Amino acid sequence: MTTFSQRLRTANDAEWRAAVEHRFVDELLAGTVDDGVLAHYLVQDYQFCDAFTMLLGQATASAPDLAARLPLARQLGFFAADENTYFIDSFDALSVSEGDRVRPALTQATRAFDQVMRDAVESRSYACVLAVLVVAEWLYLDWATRPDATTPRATRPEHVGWIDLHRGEAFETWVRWLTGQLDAHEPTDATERARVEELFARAVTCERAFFDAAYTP
Ligand SMILES: Cc1ncc(CN)c(N)n1
Repeated sequence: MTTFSQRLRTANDAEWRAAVEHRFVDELLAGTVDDGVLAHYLVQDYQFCDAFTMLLGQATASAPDLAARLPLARQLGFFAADENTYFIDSFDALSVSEGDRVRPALTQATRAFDQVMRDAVESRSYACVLAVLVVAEWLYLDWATRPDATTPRATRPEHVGWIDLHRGEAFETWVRWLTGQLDAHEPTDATERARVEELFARAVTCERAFFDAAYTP
């Protein structure tokens, strides 16, 4: 039987594929992404991390019980530690200025994604928060496990580090758990269901736009 999360993904297949097969991913895996493009992308993504941290915190708060709260809290801790270290190391390697690390000018794509996450947080709905989390994590797992990612030509830590953060057993288990949560909390109420579908679709569009924006100065 097709699960709720699979149906949501299929309903957004064109945009999802456009993100997974994006030029940015091609170049990252090949190790040929321009330093300026990668720096611009990472500077914006560090700002994305702010609302994403809120989203994980809201998921922890909106989860129905301790059994669901614990994996979310663990991921929040990992995100605040290992992923943050990757950003700092990469900013150093790419000579990103202090201003761009702390308060860069935001692209339209970053602002739009930020709004989607804040809308999900404000809903306080577990299913709505999960919808955005599922897109942000599952779509990244998808590109990081593309067939050409098995033996990526990339060797620099800034490239390999970003790929490795989004693949491997722990990340796959996390994404499987997230999609399972969304399936288990598929809304029965039509209005709530429509909100979940809308947030999921907006998030997928934002993912593609976020990669596009890496090439826009
Ligand atoms: C834009 C975006 N989307 C998803 C992820 C993976 N959490 C990310 N770091 N940045």
